[in-house]
Amino acid sequence: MDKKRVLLGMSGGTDSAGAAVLLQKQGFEVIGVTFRFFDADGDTSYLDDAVETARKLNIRHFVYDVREGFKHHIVLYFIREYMSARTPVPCIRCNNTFKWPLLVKIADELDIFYIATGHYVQSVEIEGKIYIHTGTDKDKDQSFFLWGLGNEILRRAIFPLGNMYKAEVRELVRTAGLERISIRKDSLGICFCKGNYRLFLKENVQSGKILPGFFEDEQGKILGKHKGYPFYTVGQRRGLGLNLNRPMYVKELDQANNRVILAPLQNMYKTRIYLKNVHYISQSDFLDNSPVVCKIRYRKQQSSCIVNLLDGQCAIVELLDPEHSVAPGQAAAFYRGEVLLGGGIINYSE
Ligand SMILES: Nc1ncnc2c1ncn2[C@@H]1O[C@H](COP(=O)(O)OP(=O)(O)OP(=O)(O)O)[C@@H](O)[C@H]1O
Repeated sequence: MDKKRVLLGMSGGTDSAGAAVLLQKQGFEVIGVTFRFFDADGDTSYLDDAVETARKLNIRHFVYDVREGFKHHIVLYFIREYMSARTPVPCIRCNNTFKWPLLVKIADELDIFYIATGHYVQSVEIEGKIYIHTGTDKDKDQSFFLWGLGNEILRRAIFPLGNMYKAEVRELVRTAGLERISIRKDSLGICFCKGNYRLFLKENVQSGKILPGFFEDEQGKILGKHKGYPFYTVGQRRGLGLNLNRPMYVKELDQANNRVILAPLQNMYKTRIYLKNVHYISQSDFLDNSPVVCKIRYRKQQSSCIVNLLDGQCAIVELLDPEHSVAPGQAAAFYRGEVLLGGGIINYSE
């Protein structure tokens, strides 16, 4: 395979444009691919932006229409999870099981070894294995989303923005002659469901499948009416539409009986999390039972924990400090310092 060429995922945004500029400065021949995942509100301007970026930088570029695959693998999963009373993280599923595997497939077809993205992460080699390391710009760090990537991919991955700050990337893109791309807004949230996921569910779930029901407390006392369990998330406090004289949180979604159970914060804490779809770089990181950091939210949360790996890609996480709002369907990612060790999907907690 040719090691001088690199396949770059180009979203049409600032970050992948910055990655392209840096890779060219490093002497790579960049070949760009843009996946047509989903045209939010019919907007295809991201494709035009990617084409314009590639043309300005003299990059061979093509668009790959994967809308059908994305719909089946990501969008329907997202809906299915909410309908199963779980709270999905579609970006994790997309990165680890869709976007990166697609990049690998295309790179292989083109006989290209290296694959790059504009993710704000770094990679490090530790005892012969490649791990993801958090990005230098902690506000932009995206390691939480990439715990499912294995060494066969990480050995080929280049993350040009890993040691950069966003402001530097914008400047780099601007000086490369891409003024408009350099000031593009950061993409926020889920690409196919901007803003309110409840609206998305309303529009995409057959009518009659989401029905009103009752909020109850832990003793089964009815506290009010809800609009349908998929519209609520474990840990949610706001937007319940109730007038209670104390703060109450969604503790549990009971799909079978269409009940939403509410509880005060002090009853929301869990010390044990059961994970499925577990992936890690090296089993030895977990074998000595030494504490590692567990993140169950993208931002502003970390706890110490001990991870017990089980067969069948499962694990039990013992939290050393109890954590509230542990939502089934969400992810847990493990770190030692700034190094990402692995992660899994939360099945349930106690
Ligand atoms: N539609 C796409 N086609 C190809 N690669 C993509 C696409 N969307 C994202 N990527 C790749 O994944 C990286 C991270 O994607 P994410 O959606 O988090 O973008 P971002 O941080 O907003 O980056 P950008 O500013 O490039 O849009 C991008 O920098 C790009 O390399």
